[in-house]
Amino acid sequence: MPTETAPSRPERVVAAAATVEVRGVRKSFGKVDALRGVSLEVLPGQVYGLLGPNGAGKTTLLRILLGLVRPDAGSVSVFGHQPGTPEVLRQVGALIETPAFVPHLSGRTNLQVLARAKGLPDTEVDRVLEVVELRQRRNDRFTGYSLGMGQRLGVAAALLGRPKLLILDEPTNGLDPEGVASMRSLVRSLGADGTTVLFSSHQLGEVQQICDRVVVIDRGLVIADDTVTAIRDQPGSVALDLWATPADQAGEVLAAYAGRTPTETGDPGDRHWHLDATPDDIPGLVRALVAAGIDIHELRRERQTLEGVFFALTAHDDEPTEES
Ligand SMILES: Nc1ncnc2c1ncn2[C@@H]1O[C@H](COP(=O)(O)OP(=O)(O)OP(=O)(O)O)[C@@H](O)[C@H]1O
Repeated sequence: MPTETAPSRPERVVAAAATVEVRGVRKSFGKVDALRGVSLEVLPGQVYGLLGPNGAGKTTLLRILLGLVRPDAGSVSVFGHQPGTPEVLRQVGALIETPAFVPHLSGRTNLQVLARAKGLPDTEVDRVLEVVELRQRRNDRFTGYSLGMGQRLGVAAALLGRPKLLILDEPTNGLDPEGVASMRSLVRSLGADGTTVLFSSHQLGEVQQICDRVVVIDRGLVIADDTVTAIRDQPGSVALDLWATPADQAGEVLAAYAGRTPTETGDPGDRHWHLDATPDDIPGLVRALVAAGIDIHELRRERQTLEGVFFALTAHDDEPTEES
């Protein structure tokens, strides 16, 4: 997986300005190694997606960043300080798992209780209710809120005091498509306003649409850390189908160029070649075919979704089969 930094973000700037810096973090719970040496950096203003299958270690990492869990090894800094210290907590808002609110109180009153505990005025409550688009329903009892509204109220609570860093653990979990879309536009607008957002998700389509950068974590290890585009464009991320004549010779050119044998596919009357490649392979492949005097009748490319790449990255050979 390429880990190159985008040209607009030179490495030395990354190192100097990271909002969150995690280096070699390990954490075990008894015999379970939840994190096995995780390193990552979150830059100011980025919307950063933390992806991984169940049990990958995402929540553990977020809890460590909030100072709720202590790592066994490695170092963590948030705004240049130890997690959980007052300097950090002042600048961080978080929604970890299902938010706890008093059911018979209104959304607004629930937030007022939290705001007053932080010494914040009621105007701040009204501001965050506006941000999460709950102003119209602010006086309804929490018990009457939908799951999506409850999650948005949780984000509103996390936004009290204008934190510079927002940490959200699976904010779209359990939401219907409308709730997911609403949470997506909320996270996107927060990112556009300059808030740094780190959120974990199983909703890969959502991550694809709103994140600047994605970390894929699996079995306690980071297996990819890059922009969404770079992760999607890794080897094998586009499927090519080529109709060309003479077909045998076209297959030989493809094999020579790609360094692996393409798959012959289709009915006898519709014979063509299939090859997994990267988008950057395509111009060179076409040039090689033309230089060899091959007639190209059709070349189709299908780009993998982030979801497809994610499953390819996190597939395990030792996973139990249905028979086992
Ligand atoms: N307090 C704990 N005690 C014991 N084991 C724990 C504890 N917290 C996490 N684990 C274990 O550590 C591993 C990582 O869990 P974690 O909750 O961080 O994963 P996750 O990626 O957030 O998963 P999910 O998407 O299912 O929430 C799992 O095997 C989990 O059972």
